[in-house]
Amino acid sequence: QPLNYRGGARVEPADASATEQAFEPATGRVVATFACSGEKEVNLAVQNAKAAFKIWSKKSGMERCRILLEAARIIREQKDAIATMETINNGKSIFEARWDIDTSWQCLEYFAGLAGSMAGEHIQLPGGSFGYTRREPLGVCVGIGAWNYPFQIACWKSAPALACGNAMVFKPSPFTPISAVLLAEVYTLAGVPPGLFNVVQGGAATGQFLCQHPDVAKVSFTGSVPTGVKIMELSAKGVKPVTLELGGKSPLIIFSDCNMENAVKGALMANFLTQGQVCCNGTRVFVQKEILGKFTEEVVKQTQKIKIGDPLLEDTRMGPLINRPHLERVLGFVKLAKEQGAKVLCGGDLYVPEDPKLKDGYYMRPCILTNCRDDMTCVKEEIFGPVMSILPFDTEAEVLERANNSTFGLAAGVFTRDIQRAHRVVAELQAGTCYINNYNVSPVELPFGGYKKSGFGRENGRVTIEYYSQLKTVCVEMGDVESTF
Ligand SMILES: NC(=O)C1=CN([C@@H]2O[C@H](COP(=O)(O)OP(=O)(O)OC[C@H]3O[C@@H](n4cnc5c(N)ncnc54)[C@H](O)[C@@H]3O)[C@@H](O)[C@H]2O)C=CC1
Ligand SMILES: NCCCC(=O)O
Repeated sequence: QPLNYRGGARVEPADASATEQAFEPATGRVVATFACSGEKEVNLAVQNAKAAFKIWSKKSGMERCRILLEAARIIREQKDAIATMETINNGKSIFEARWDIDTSWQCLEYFAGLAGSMAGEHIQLPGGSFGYTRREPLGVCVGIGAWNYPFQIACWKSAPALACGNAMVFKPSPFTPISAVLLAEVYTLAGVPPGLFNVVQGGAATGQFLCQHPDVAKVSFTGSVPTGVKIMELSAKGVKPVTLELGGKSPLIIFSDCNMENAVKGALMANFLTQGQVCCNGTRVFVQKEILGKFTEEVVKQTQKIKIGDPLLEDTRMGPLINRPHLERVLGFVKLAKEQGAKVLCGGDLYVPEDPKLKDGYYMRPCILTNCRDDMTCVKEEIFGPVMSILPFDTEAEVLERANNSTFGLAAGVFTRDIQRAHRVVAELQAGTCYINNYNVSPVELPFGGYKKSGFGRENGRVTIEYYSQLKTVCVEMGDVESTF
């Protein structure tokens, strides 16, 4: 079936700049061939969104709330089917894909709740005059997504956008074109006006048409830093606000007084979800020297137990990476780490499952590196794969300085039983999201986003309303005009 969605239905694009294939990472099989939308198709999608915006933006918050709640209910009902599709196209285990779908419908429910309570202020002025503010939608918003959380990213962008009364044109990554269209179908079933949520497929060229379009009011982007820079430049030309959710190289600090079992579990959560392809992963694992031996031994033991293989099987916990070039890039990081003096304690090599149908999949064993130094490439650069670097430290002051010595600032984590130290340390960490005694949980109630080169703007949490709306001030005179002239 066509993978573009416009005006409430799947459509073939009106024009195309190129053709792409999407793969099933588990087997290497082609699962979709599609045309990348050209300028004409992007125009049509934006025009459809503009028309739907006129209807949707006039609805009350409660009317929008009911439709978004219905969409959340449909996603819950279709959870297994959507998760299966996500696993086939992305490679993450079905176990994890179901979590992603849960955080997706929860996001719709959360913003549905906020839609009904969006309001301005009333401000009294001298002489009975007054002012008030209205929180108004922006218009047509564009969402551009990465491939690691295809459905969740589409929900994290569209739910607040729609709750605020906007329309959206969404472009998924060309590696994972499928599940955003399922979301579009859910919104239609729930009762949004046709054209409110559209999907255009394609890569950089399609993304550029969207960012440059004069009728687009805002761009929300999830992806790499270099692409984020380009999107900011393009949007700046039209003075469009942008939200940038970019990459990271986050620190996870493990103090010697931690609960060891939780710290080990936390380090695994911080590094190996979605085959390590998570922007906020805590890949620089700083361990206080007193517990370095015990922690390392335990984390290696648990990592070796991770079941790799067919991501559709219930007991698999690590599937394949997204594609062959990315797998080779990640293995290249491991090779370079060894050349620079790191020691591989486990994994870091290709994995070929026994099942013959999986022999062309993109699997590797999760890797733990030790003997790492802060100046090594594996410690400085985002690998976006299942590679953890262990770095010993002595003191709190020392580890804080080293943890903050990065151009990124997406997330950070601390494991300690000392409550005062935990809060003192997170107050000093230069990161948009900090975890104390856990890692990589994503409650939709909490804002998520970066410091430094990891981007700006937030997704989730109440604050996100401010990134998808604008404030109008109305000044009301109750007396006569006092003119200067
Ligand atoms: N902070 C966050 O929430 C997240 C950040 N990321 C980051 O994303 C990266 C991996 O994702 P990728 O998809 O490889 O990133 P990418 O930057 O290559 O692509 C992201 C999206 O941008 C589109 N795109 C590429 N060039 C464009 C251009 N010139 N104009 C408009 N759109 C363009 C792509 O087609 C894709 O849809 C990693 O660096 C990762 O850390 C990934 C997920 C979440
Ligand atoms: N659920 C985690 C979101 C982070 C990411 O999109 O990489």
